[in-house]
Amino acid sequence: MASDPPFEQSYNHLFEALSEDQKAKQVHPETNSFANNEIYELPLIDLNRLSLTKSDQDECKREIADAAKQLGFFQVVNHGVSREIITRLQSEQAKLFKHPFREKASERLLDSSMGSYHWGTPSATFLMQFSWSEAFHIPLRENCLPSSCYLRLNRYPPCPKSSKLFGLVPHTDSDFLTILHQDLVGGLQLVRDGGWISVKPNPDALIINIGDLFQAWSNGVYKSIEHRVVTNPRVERFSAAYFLCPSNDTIIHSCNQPSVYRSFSFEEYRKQVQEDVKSTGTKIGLPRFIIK
Ligand SMILES: C=C1C[C@]23C[C@@]1(O)CC[C@H]2[C@@]12CC[C@H](O)[C@@](C)(C(=O)O1)[C@H]2[C@@H]3C(=O)O
Ligand SMILES: O=C(O)CCC(=O)C(=O)O
Ligand SMILES: [Fe+2]
Repeated sequence: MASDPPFEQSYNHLFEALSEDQKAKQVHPETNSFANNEIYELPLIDLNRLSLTKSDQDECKREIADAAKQLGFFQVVNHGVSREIITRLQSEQAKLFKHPFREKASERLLDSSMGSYHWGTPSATFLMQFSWSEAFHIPLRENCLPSSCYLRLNRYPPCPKSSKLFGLVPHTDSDFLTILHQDLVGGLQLVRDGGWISVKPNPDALIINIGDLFQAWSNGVYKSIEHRVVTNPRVERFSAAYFLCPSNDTIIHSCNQPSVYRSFSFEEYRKQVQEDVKSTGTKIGLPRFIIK
């Protein structure tokens, strides 16, 4: 049965290459998987301590800063978003993605002021640049003027094709920071000590990761770490990511000297990322802005 979205039909040129490659190398789809990594529990930070004594607050802040410097990722509990809200978001998200592909891809389901629909990777020229997923970007400008924050609702359909495909290709986030909730399926991986580790899901926690703008702003102290999502052959997966972004004209300066990165506006940064993705299939990101 064809997948929804119709990845194989629309990206036929990429998938033909996969079957040829598998034939040539006699690779079974389940071998060489990305999924057999160490399962790692992110540093867990109880935000409740921010409302306790000064020493509790200081300890909590220190833990956040340490995790942001070393790993670029941590998870928080007692964050103030109730279980009920998260469950409602998950059920609305599942309902939205259940619409047939032709409705999701048409302008009618969400008009453009309410968000945009993305699926696969139009710029991919080979399979390693392809993401087996679909997403809605919901702008949150009304509530967060004048920023360009948005919510990205991700769905990763089961991928019977090959465990060598990504649900979402390796990338860093282009924002200040991202707040992510993932369901229990698992599949998020990040780079630690030069290798990939899998993040253990915790339904009560929100995952926070440092984005590129925070890394530039902190002059490289807080780390925007490369992460990816691996596919699952049988189970669909959902996640929701909130991207904390400034207004387009905000200039990002390093907080001290000598600065590693030249100053740039958020608009310039986003345009450069999009241009690179379009022309090379891959995001280059901050290395483009290093002062030589
Ligand atoms: C193909 C790509 C688009 C993207 C950068 C990437 O190389 C891989 C991930 C994509 C993503 C996902 C989260 C954010 O929406 C985003 C802005 C980011 O930082 O990484 C997008 C990138 C994009 O749409 O330009
Ligand atoms: O689905 C996930 O766990 C991660 C999603 C992500 O990295 C993104 O949307 O930028
Ligand atoms: Fe991301």
